[in-house]
Amino acid sequence: MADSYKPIEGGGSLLLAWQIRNKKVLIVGGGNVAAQRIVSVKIGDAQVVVVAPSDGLHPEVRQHIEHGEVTWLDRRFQDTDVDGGVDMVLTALDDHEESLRIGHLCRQKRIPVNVADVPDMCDFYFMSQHRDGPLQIAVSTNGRGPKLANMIRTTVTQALPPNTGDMVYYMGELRAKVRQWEPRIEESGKRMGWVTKVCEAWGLHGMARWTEAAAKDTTLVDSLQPYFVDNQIPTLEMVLKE
Ligand SMILES: C[C@@]1(CC(=O)O)C2=NC(=C\c3[nH]c(c(CCC(=O)O)c3CC(=O)O)Cc3[nH]c(c(CC(=O)O)c3CCC(=O)O)/C=C3\N/C(=C\2)[C@@H](CCC(=O)O)[C@]3(C)CC(=O)O)/[C@H]1CCC(=O)O
Ligand SMILES: NC(=O)c1ccc[n+]([C@@H]2O[C@H](COP(=O)([O-])OP(=O)(O)OC[C@H]3O[C@@H](n4cnc5c(N)ncnc54)[C@H](O)[C@@H]3O)[C@@H](O)[C@H]2O)c1
Repeated sequence: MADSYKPIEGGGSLLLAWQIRNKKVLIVGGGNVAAQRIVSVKIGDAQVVVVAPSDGLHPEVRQHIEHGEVTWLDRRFQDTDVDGGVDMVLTALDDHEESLRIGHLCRQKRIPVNVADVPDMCDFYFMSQHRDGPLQIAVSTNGRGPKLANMIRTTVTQALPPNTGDMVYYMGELRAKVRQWEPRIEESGKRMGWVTKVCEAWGLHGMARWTEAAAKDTTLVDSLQPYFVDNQIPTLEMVLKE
């Protein structure tokens, strides 16, 4: 009998939105790349320790230290820095041998590590990112072309309506209301079916118009309740009262 499902092709990466809140992240180095890494992990509300001597500290890294956004150890890396429950290590050093050594140490201790510029030593890669409120778009070329990842990401994001981040925000509001309107776990199918059909009926550009209106009229989300209760999909015109 022929196989029913397509064989899985390997060679890719596992793509996830890692929930890193309050996790301990150690960043080794305090230069330009460290400055970018700090932004990436602090957006996820991680607890960050930076170990780097004061000479060679990038002004942006210095500012994060001064604002108390990261803890700073003013010295070179010591092996014990990865002890005490560190969840992730990011190296951003201008010393290749030391980067490799730290990478191996983390592997030995089974701590996920990214070694800047040494893909073979990375347990995970960073991706080209676009953020707009709760919307997060990331592009990976699996290490084959970081600049190309940047260009693909720019092209993708330019194709979106300008208020897509707000749209995601209001979709979250609507989904929270829907769970209030029908809290029963066993009605999850009704909730999911209705939300999906509304999205499909209005399309991305319709959702953008609804978002614009919802930002001005705080009753708009609640006005969808009767349609949900009756399991009806209103047209955008009905909802916007045009
Ligand atoms: C996404 C982004 C995040 C970030 O790191 O901030 C990122 N690189 C970015 C930019 C960038 N990096 C480099 C250039 C110069 C042009 C070019 O080479 O294309 C540019 C372009 C620029 O600066 O505009 C040089 C470079 N990068 C790596 C090597 C080592 C090697 O390839 O061996 C070399 C030296 C190569 C050499 O010596 O020739 C390796 C990695 N870089 C990755 C991520 C991972 C794979 C991601 C993927 O491909 O999907 C990986 C594997 C590991 C990692 O670092 O996690 C960020 C996008 C910024 C944005 O979106 O604006
Ligand atoms: N993946 C990427 O996207 C990407 C992009 C640019 C550069 N890089 C690579 O990342 C690395 C870092 O680049 P950068 O521009 O941030 O360099 P940088 O020279 O600005 O910073 C290096 C930092 O490491 C610190 N340092 C050196 N030895 C140390 C040690 N033993 N312990 C603690 N800190 C130490 C220095 O004091 C300095 O703060 C380089 O290898 C560079 O080629 C990667």
